[in-house]
Amino acid sequence: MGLVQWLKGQFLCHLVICYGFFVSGLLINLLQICTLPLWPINKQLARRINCKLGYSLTSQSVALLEWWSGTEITLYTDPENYRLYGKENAIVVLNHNFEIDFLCGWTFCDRFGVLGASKCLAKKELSYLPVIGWMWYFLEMVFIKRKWEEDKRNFVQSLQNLRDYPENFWFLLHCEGTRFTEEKHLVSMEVAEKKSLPKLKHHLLPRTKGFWVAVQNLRGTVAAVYCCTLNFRNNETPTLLGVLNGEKYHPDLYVRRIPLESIPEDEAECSAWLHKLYQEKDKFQEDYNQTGCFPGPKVTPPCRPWALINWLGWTCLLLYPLCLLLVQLVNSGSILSILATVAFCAAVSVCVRWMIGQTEVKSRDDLFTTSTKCNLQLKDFLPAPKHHSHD
Ligand SMILES: CCCCC/C=C\C/C=C\CCCCCCCC(=O)SCCNC(=O)CCNC(=O)[C@H](O)C(C)(C)COP(=O)(O)OP(=O)(O)OC[C@H]1O[C@@H](n2cnc3c(N)ncnc32)[C@H](O)[C@@H]1OP(=O)(O)O
Ligand SMILES: CCCCCCCCCCCCCCCCCC(=O)OC[C@@H](O)COP(=O)(O)O
Repeated sequence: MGLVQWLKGQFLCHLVICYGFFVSGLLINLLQICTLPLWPINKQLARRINCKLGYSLTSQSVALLEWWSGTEITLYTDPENYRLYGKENAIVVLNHNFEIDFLCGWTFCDRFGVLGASKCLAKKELSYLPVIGWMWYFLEMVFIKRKWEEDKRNFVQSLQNLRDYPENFWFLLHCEGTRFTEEKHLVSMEVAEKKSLPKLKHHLLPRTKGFWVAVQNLRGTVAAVYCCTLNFRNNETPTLLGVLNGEKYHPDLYVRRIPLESIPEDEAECSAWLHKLYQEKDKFQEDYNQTGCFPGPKVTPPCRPWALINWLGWTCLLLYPLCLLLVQLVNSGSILSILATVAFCAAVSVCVRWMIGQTEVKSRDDLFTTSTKCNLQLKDFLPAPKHHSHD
């Protein structure tokens, strides 16, 4: 292991990264609060400023993935459609299997210049996450409690608000509604069986209402649905902690562009359409396991320097006062001040570790013990062994 790789694994480096992320995040949140008086006067300007502020925070984690861990996403897509990415609004439908799927999504957004404005249909609990959740509030992210009767008014209103959004945005929808685990898969395939739907091997059964409501309310605003299928080579199970440790992963992303006009307006037909889409996505995953690639030509969208410049800027800005403070502390010899500083660093690291914990998926072993609740057999759905190894 080289010196640089060794350094990337050191707790002190992680502490500096987390300190930069957390403190810059709090400052960004503060600046976002300062935009509040602007909303009634010039809403579009307030939204644009918040997009830039959002970019300044979110892109730090993109820089971590691209520059710190060296992870490069390979994109499989039609070159004709590629020209449109970033130049139109879109609903993104993405499989929800990996702990860093949101990070790969953000990287993809950054490559096409829509990172600051990108949105997601997210569970309400995420809005309480320090720094990130508070930032999302100002970016008009759509949050749901997953109780339809309570959600529907706010959900529709939040989507309607996006109709005059001043920047191009992608709206991410994980139709499966939760991360893929073996146990959830078994339960979900029981539902598929009851509904006489074909069983999926690599996806949970999609929940259709959210998709239908999003499509109906964003007609005329959004040009297309981007059907995205993400997978990692060599059976990698990427984690955010791995990224922080500088581990390099190999994600492959297959994107198909589907014009919104081609999606049925009627709820039942739209649901059937989405189920069919997931059957196709399942086939792509299966083929990927067999052949090691998705259909279509490969493209690597050019990496932009802004995420790195922003990250280095924040790091320098925040490390300078920290170093001054540490020197002063040592010189002062005050035990109380030193203890207070250590306590602050510990609090930052615990808080960020807790946030990282929110991205983690329950381990397979835990789930094997509970899967006996289901009538279906686990082996019926387990992915076929992968025969191919890649770069
Ligand atoms: C690569 C490019 C990326 C671009 C990235 C762009 C932007 C990035 C920006 C930010 C990134 C941040 C990332 C944050 C990630 C956040 C992830 C989440 O929080 S996921 C959780 C929240 N999201 C969802 O839940 C969305 C999916 N769910 C829905 O849409 C639902 O429809 C709903 C709106 C929540 C409503 O659900 P509800 O159950 O009330 O209604 P449904 O009609 O959908 O379902 C009822 C129906 O389902 C049947 N059922 C029961 N059990 C199951 C089961 N286990 N699986 C499937 N179906 C089930 C039930 O029988 C009902 O059927 P019926 O109606 O016939 O009786
Ligand atoms: C420089 C950068 C340093 C970065 C270090 C800190 C980064 C902290 C990142 C916080 C990331 C917040 C994004 C969380 C997205 C997690 C996805 C998620 O939580 O999905 C939930 C769904 O599945 C539903 O879950 P269930 O309730 O069904 O189970």
